[in-house]
Formats: sequence, structure tokens, C-alpha cells
Amino acid sequence: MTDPTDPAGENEAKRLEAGRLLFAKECQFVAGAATEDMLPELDLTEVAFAGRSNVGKSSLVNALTNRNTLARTSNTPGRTQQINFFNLGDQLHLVDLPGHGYAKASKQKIGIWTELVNNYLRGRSTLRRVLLLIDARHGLKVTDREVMDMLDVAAVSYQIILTKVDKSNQSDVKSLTQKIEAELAKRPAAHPETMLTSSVKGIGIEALRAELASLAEEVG
Ligand SMILES: Nc1nc2c(ncn2[C@@H]2O[C@H](COP(=O)(O)OP(=O)(O)OP(=O)(O)O)[C@@H](O)[C@H]2O)c(=O)[nH]1
Ligand SMILES: [Mg+2]
Repeated sequence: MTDPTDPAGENEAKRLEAGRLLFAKECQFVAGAATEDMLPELDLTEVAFAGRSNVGKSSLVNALTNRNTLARTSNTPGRTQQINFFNLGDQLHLVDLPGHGYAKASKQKIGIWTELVNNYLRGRSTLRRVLLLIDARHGLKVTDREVMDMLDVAAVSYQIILTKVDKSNQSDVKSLTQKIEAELAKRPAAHPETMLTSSVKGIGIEALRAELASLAEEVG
């Protein structure tokens, strides 16, 4: 759709180029924190990938950075068991979180991860935005709304990212997006627009790179 404030699409082209440039930079694993005292220094702007187990957080980090094995992925919910930090070109930390909610792990382990993740999300001063990933087939679940409530209370900015859109038909994805936007509109703060992605098909990846580049640039 043509943006009336950018009829020739020049700003959009610039945004996409900034995304391409940022994500062409080297991306390196920095730290895996299983406890709060293992979190790295507060030296870079951070964007965190949150959401239920198996929603595709680690896959999205890999798709964005164009690396198959940077973040480990699996069919089994509960693959990521610590907070993994990746340094992208010394400009941004991409933060891959363990899943909220159901995972094939013990109750005790899930409790420990949930507390670690929630404390990170609520209390990290360099955390610029949380990408809350939602499986496009399933929509918002109780645990997602709990995370949204927590972030609203903590005044942390979050953006809904629908994942695995390759597995749904377009009209279902469209109506889910509208439903989510309507729900977001009732919440206390404004939230960036919901984005649609598929790590497998590469859908929405360029657009999300551009979005994250704009966050990396806004430091200061
Ligand atoms: N079809 C399809 N499958 C996907 C997509 N993204 C991820 N998957 C698959 O979904 C499964 C889970 O992906 P992960 O990236 O490990 O999910 P996660 O959210 O990191 O999971 P946890 O670390 O367990 O919380 C894997 O089998 C992926 O191959 C996608 O866009 N499309
Ligand atoms: Mg993972």
C-alpha cells in the first residue's frame, strides 16, 4: 500500500536498505545466561524474542541473521533453556529467550526459566523492544496475555510478530491480525503494528530487519 507521506516509497527503500546493511554485519554469540548474575553488561540496545515454547523464536533469529545454526532450534518445545545474547555488528543485541508456557521439561525447570525471563523483561534498562511471537495458527493464549499485562505494567514496548504464516491461509492471518490490533488498541500504551513472518519461507524478514534497524539507530 502506498504511504501518502512517502508516495515514491523513498523512505521505505531507505528503511529496507538500513535493515539489509545492519543484518549483513557480523553476528556473534555473546552469552547464555541461565541465572540473573550471568547476564552480560548493559552496553548495547537490546531487542528480545519472547513467546510460547516452539513458536519459532530461535528460528526467527536465524532467519533474520541469515544463519541456520546461530540459535539452536528444535521440534521439541523447550529447546532454548537460557537467555542467549547475540551481538549484531556492535549495534544491537538480539536476545533469544526460553519459551513461556508449555515446554517438554519439568515444572521446576519451567518455573526457573519463567522467573528468569520475567525478571529480565521487566528490569533490563537497555531493552528497547520485546518482539512477542504468536503462532499465526493459534492466536493469543492465556500466557501471551499474561506477558502483555506484565509488559504494560512495566511500561516496556512490545510488538506482536505472527510466526509460521506459511502454515495458514491469508484470510485467516488477516482476520487474526485485525483481532489482535483491536485487542492492542484497548491496552494502555500504543504498540507498533503487528507484523507477519515465516522463517521457513522468508516472509516478512526484510521488513522486520528494517524495523529493528530503525530501533538500533534511535539510540542516544
Ligand atoms: N513451517 C514453519 N515452521 C517453523 C517456522 N519457524 C519455526 N518453525 C519450526 O517450529 C519449531 C520450533 O522452532 P524454534 O525456533 O525452535 O522455536 P522456539 O520458539 O525457539 O522454541 P523454544 O526454544 O522451545 O521456546 C521448529 O521445528 C522449527 O523448524 C516457520 O516460519 N514456518
Ligand atoms: Mg528457542
